[in-house]
Amino acid sequence: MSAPPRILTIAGSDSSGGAGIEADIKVITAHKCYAMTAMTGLTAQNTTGVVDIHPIPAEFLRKTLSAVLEDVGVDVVKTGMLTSTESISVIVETIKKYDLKTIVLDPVMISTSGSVLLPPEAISNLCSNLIPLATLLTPNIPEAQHLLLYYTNPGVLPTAAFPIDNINSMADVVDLAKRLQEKCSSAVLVKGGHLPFLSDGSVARRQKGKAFVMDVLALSNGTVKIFSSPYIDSNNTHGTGCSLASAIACNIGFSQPLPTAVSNARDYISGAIAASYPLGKGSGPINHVHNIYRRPYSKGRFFDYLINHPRVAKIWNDYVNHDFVKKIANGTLSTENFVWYLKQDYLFLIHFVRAKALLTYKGTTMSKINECSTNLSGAIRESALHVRYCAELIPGLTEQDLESTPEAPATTAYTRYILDIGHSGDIAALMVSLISCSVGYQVAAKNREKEDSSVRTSEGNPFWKWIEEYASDKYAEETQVQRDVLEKLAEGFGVTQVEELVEIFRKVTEMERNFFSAAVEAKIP
Ligand SMILES: Cc1ncc(COP(=O)(O)O)c(N)n1
Repeated sequence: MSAPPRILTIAGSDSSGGAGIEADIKVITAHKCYAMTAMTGLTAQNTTGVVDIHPIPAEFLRKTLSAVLEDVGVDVVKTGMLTSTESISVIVETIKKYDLKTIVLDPVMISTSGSVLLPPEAISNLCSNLIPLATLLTPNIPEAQHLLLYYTNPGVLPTAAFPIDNINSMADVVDLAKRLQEKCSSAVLVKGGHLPFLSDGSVARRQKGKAFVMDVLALSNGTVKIFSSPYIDSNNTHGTGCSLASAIACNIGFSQPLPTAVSNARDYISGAIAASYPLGKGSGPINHVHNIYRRPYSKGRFFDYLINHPRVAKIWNDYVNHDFVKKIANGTLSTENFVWYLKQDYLFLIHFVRAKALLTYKGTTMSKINECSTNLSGAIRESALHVRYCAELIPGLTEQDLESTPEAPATTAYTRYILDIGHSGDIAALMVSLISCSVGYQVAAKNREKEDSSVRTSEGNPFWKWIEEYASDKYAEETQVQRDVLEKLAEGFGVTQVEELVEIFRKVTEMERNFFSAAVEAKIP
């Protein structure tokens, strides 16, 4: 088993377990990453407030950081409560010494319960030396305003949480994020949890009818992404900021692009608030581990869960936007390579259809057999199309010629894997091993139809028919049947089973991508 992403949280301990280091370890573990800690301070704290803070001496923090970095190493750093200006200096020196590149910085200043967690005199060190090293800064609206004030007016030290009365619209939040981003150079995510909006887009403040929460991500290339989600009315929001930053750090550790990492982390947090339970007399904790004992997707969203999974998303994206398909769509693929692909895909389809026949066999009710056989006939129709195609491109080529083509290693590996799953796994495993191909082709063709529609058959692109076939309504109907059957099955999956299915889906998607790569790279004598 290979090591998961290594996440180091540099933060304070929260004795009540909802925020700080305790929350971070739970979130990181629930994301299946490896959690390490460097404590900046201990808090005597519960859901009603912080009783006292016991700072850890900065020199001890230095030793903790070196101990971890000299041995285990770190993929992503997340910082939370930093306690003192000396701690910040130690962190800055450590980041430079060990050349740490990926840092999610949650600028914790004041707890939800109103306690000062970073002394005002440390803000200058934070802004001048640590924030410029961060990949992403995740302030809430008051923190963003504090920081912006420092950058525009370094002499003024804020002493209390800002009233956020001066934010009157979504445009004001976007403006705040953009202005802070310009000052501090790292990407900035301004979190709008403190200021939900009504459905007409006006600020809700204390009124009832809070409809949605908006977060704004301002990237260092000047673009802005807005995320919005339904407002969840809950008292259990203690530690939400710490947990969001940790979840983003994990998602980055899985190589997700920043906007995807943020979007997935927001979904995780919404789920954690929704699944929280009453604890303590004040603002209770979110449910940090909701995703490990509940099915991590809602009804009808299993396929979406698969393609957005941290271990899958990049591979899926490479596959459905592969150069091979782009070259088919713009007509720049050589005929030789297209024929190479058609021949190999024909061989692939033989085994693919065999696997679908096995799927039909595994259907133990008449209606399942019927559904499975519908897509069996679809796959047979698809292979007939390959024969016609090949004959058009190489006059005289017969089905026997196709069948006697030697199998390329990418074809053998892929078909062998699917048949193995078919023989050893259950109906769900086999369906998952087949669906990346079916739906992936549809998404890939649709993507190109949208973007590259200028070069069509009529303009001399002999491959455009391939795009048309897989972007057609008929093909969409067939894939929809498969998706519906899978979604129905997914309502009964166990949590461990889901993990196994993700791994199967990841593997077949990788093989599909490699198959396309082999088709582009094939050197035909
Ligand atoms: C150790 C520690 N770190 C961070 C927070 C902020 O979390 P919140 O704003 O939810 O109180 C906290 N209360 N305690």
